[in-house]
Amino acid sequence: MSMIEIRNVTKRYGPTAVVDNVSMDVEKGSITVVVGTSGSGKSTLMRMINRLVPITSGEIFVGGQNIMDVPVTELRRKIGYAIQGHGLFPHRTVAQNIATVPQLLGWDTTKIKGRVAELLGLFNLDPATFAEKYPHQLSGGQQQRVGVARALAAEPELLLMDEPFGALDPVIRGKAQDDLLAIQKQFGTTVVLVTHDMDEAFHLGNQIVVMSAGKVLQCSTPEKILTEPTDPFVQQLTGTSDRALKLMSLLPLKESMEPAKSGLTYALPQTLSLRDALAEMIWQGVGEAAVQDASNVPVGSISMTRLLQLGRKA
Ligand SMILES: Nc1ncnc2c1ncn2[C@@H]1O[C@H](COP(=O)(O)OP(=O)(O)OP(=O)(O)O)[C@@H](O)[C@H]1O
Repeated sequence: MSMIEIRNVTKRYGPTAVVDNVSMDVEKGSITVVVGTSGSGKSTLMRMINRLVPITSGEIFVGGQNIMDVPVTELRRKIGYAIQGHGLFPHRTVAQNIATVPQLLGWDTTKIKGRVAELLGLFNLDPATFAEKYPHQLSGGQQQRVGVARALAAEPELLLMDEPFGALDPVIRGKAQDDLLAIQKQFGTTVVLVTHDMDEAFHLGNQIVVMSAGKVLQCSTPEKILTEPTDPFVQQLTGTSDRALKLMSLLPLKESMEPAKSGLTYALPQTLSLRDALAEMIWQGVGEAAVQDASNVPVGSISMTRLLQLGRKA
């Protein structure tokens, strides 16, 4: 089922179409990542969904409703929005920042308190330490997490994120991405995220949208973007040097393993991606390994030969 339907949407500034006749769907409960060069129209496309930018022509439906039929304040309260630089209110505490939309929606104090504590917990920010702090007393990474927590506070079904992790260093960024994945899974939130970082796109996206000069060049699964790029620009953007490894990072070992065998001395957990399995086997110097479930019971096996086949262009 589609959470968002974008139909022939165009945004013009003067004579220039910065978003040019774009149509696409976003499945409920999925993560769609929008990538493309600077100025290609990514942010504009996303901001039309919550009406921060008015559409010139075309239609957008959220949850089956034309966004023009919903009062703008109601629409924005239903849609979480997180941006680079987090946009926290400097004179409000962390708890007050997170509580912004629930308060506007008139939630009672106990429910708001509970939700703030729950979100701080989910983002590994101890409420006793952080709830009463002001944004300037937090690190950049902590502020970023509060920004995402605030966007999630009213349990929006849809979360729009514009370069939400852009300002973070690589380690904190990886952590923030994993937090987002865990939370998205737990709440089944639909996410649309704009990024410049292709690794982030492949790590997070169920669907990747590649934009150039206002047009969508390709909108498909990460696997298809890698193996069946429909445009030379898409191929260039995904990078050709490590595409075998990128593809393998998308494929779960569990789904590609061979039957279990006896006599294998080395074992890998079935939760690994093929890329991580390959890396482990190279590191350990083994040509074949058992695959185990969480209770260390062998459920399959994987060989170097099989890995080489799986990473090959179809
Ligand atoms: N208010 C505006 N008036 C005129 N032109 C605008 C306005 N807002 C954006 N643009 C232009 O529209 C184009 C698309 O901008 P947009 O911010 O959507 O690109 P983007 O792909 O998100 O870029 P970036 O990755 O650099 O953030 C750009 O050329 C930008 O200069």
